[in-house]
Amino acid sequence: MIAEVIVDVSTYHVDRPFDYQVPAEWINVIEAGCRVKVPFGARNVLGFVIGLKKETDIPLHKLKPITQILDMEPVLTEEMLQLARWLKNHTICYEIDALQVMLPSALRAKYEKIIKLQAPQSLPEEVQAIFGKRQQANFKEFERAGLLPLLKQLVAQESVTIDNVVKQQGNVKEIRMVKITEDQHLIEKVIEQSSRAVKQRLLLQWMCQHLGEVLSPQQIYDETGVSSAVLEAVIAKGAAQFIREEVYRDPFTKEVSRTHSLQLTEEQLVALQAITAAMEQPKGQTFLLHGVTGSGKTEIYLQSIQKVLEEGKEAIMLVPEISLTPQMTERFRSRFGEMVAVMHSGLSVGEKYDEWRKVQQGKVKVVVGARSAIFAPFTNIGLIILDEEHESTYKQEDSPRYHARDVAIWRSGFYQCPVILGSATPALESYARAKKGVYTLLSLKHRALHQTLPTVFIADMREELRQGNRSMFSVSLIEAMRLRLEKKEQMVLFLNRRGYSSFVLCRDCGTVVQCPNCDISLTYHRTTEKLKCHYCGYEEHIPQTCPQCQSDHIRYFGTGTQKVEEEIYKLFPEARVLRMDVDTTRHKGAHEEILQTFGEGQADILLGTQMIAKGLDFPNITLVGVLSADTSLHLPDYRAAERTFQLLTQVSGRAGRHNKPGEVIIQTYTPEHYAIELAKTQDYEPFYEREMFLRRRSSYPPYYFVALVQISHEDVMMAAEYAGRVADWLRGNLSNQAAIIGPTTASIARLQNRYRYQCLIKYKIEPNLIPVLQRLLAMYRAEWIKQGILMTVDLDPSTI
Ligand SMILES: Nc1ncnc2c1ncn2[C@@H]1O[C@H](COP(=O)(O)OP(=O)(O)OP(=O)(O)O)[C@@H](O)[C@H]1O
Ligand SMILES: [Zn+2]
Ligand SMILES: [Zn+2]
Repeated sequence: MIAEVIVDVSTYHVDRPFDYQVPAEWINVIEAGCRVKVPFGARNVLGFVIGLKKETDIPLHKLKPITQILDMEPVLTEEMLQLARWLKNHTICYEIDALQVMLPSALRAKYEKIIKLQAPQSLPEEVQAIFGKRQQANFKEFERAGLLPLLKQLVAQESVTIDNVVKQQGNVKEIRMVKITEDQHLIEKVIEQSSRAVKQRLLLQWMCQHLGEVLSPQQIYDETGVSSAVLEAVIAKGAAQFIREEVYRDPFTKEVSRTHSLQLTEEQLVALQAITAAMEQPKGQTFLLHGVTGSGKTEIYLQSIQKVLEEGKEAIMLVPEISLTPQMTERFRSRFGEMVAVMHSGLSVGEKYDEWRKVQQGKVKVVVGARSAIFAPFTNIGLIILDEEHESTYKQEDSPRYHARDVAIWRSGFYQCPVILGSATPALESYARAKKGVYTLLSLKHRALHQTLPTVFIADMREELRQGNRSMFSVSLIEAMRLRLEKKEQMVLFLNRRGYSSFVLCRDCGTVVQCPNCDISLTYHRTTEKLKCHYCGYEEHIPQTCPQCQSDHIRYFGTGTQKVEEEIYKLFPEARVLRMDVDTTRHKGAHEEILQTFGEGQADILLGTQMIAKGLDFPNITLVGVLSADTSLHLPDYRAAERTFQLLTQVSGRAGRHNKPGEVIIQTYTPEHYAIELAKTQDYEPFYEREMFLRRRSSYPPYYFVALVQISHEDVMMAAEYAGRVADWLRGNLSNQAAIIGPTTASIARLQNRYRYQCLIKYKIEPNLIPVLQRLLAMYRAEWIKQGILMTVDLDPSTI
């Protein structure tokens, strides 16, 4: 029996399955979709069996056997193996990357190269120093010491061997904890016995203050300063014991009450009927559910899923990002109870693995999750939903560079089931497809309870400045806030921070403090009083004087949420403000806590960034303030206007969703921009028409497709040189219908000390595109990579 195996060597320039022999004793054990270990070159690597066959062209004496099986049950189904092949061609990635992305990270093997000592007597001194008394050392230690060439010699002499050890993560569900006894007398007795051991006594006295507590050993070391030997001695005397504690926590932290289907409105009913009709067909049909904010799209999702469950099938519900899942998952769990699994990046590796297992074993029927949940290993899918389908987080920016929408549609074709793309502000591409009839358009033009959409007022901040108002709040916003505080109604203040941050600027010479590794200004962090690079993580203290001219007139500019919070307290000392941004949501469950506090009415103002723009559904919000509408308009991105319009519409939609009418105040320095003007009417169609006109005029999607090839190198000349070769290659091999723009420098010209160039391909029909790009990639993988070039190809770039 021969197995076709995709091996995990994504630096190898050939991407195809390799044949291996299945040892006789495993013939009925190994199946397609199992992970195995196989010899590859001099190494033993991870691989996925993608098929089994009787014969091979490889001569028998060259055929190597599989050395290890990692799964007794396949981790990937036949459908997943097909999907991987499609992803490989559709996004131009390594098949191994496509296979790996479908698995929870717990199953994505991490390697560690371990160097094992074979002949200790023959080692040079510097190598002996690395091993010390150990029998093995990590490859990285050699790498760091610059001893790789020497290592190679040693391997050749067989003084050492290199092994790839797969680091399995995530199946650890228990950790070792220390439980301190509850019995004070016992500790006192032990203290008496330990009269000479000063450190032990110290620890025991500390334990007296912590009777009955369960702590991790590390917490105890940190608190008391004792070593592990001291702790162990004390435990041996019985003052405490080691216990194993379940680390698995149910990602649903609180109980929810059951809800039932609502009586649908006329519009909702029409939409639901179209969807259920498609389920009965059955056929793979994609619906675009375009419904204004608060129109009850979620209720349609819930009732469609209800139908799926009645048919004994399964459903995948995608939401854009973690910030959405608490309120969303609650709505799903209160309808479907234990049938729901959640999958999002806020879960620990182990929790993700547990949720994945529940799906794989058929213990749940519904998955609510972020992008990667599109790969939930169901085998009888009846419906896939993407809520807020226009969100850019549905596109993965690393290989495989897939869009969850495309994967959803592929899977719907496989299972002959409908897909619902839902949004108040669909992506231009989606709406264009719906208009052409590729997708079926379903519209909800009214809010579910027939509330009016909020009234929107545009505050011209230039005018405010002319009137002498230098604060970040317009007069009208201040007035509106005062009114809400008096009436005890709630409000949302939104700070648009996309591509925008607080930076440090010298008022004398105009120098902006930049990252030394990237061509990007450093961001000021007030809590730590540091400057940080958001791209490479570089950090430094705030300079006291200008690094350029030594002037001490150096200060930070820009408006962070902390600054806004301070300003609010200056204006309204009595206001209760909740801030929701990256800083306040770092710890697990923080989103839930903040939203719950706000929902319970314990705060007047929810102040935040992108995180609060979507999904919130609180009855008492009657005012939404957008502090700076324009910051996302001026990005080097053809979608900047679309993104701004979407954001403004979404955030406005948080106001007046229930009985009380809503008001929105949008502050801007460019009130005449169409994305802002049209956000005022909350009307998608006119914006769509306008934007489509501009896209056509400048040959951008959805009229043209774009593909982006990026090149980077530490040496600017090398980067430029190879970017030039890319452009020449593309011009030489693509038809003259395709426009090749570049090479140009990327919008961030240097990142992590690598210079970045790019070529943009615009095309309408280019049947050769994929093969040409694949050949380019093969050239890169075989040759260029050795020159230190990094190249990426993105067939659906979200920024250009
Ligand atoms: N048929 C209905 N009858 C009564 N209330 C409804 C109905 N449908 C939805 N609602 C309520 O109306 C509110 C808005 O609905 P929902 O959150 O589903 O809208 P949405 O379109 O998903 O909103 P958004 O896109 O703005 O997040 C919710 O409080 C929901 O419970
Ligand atoms: Zn200066
Ligand atoms: Zn940097």
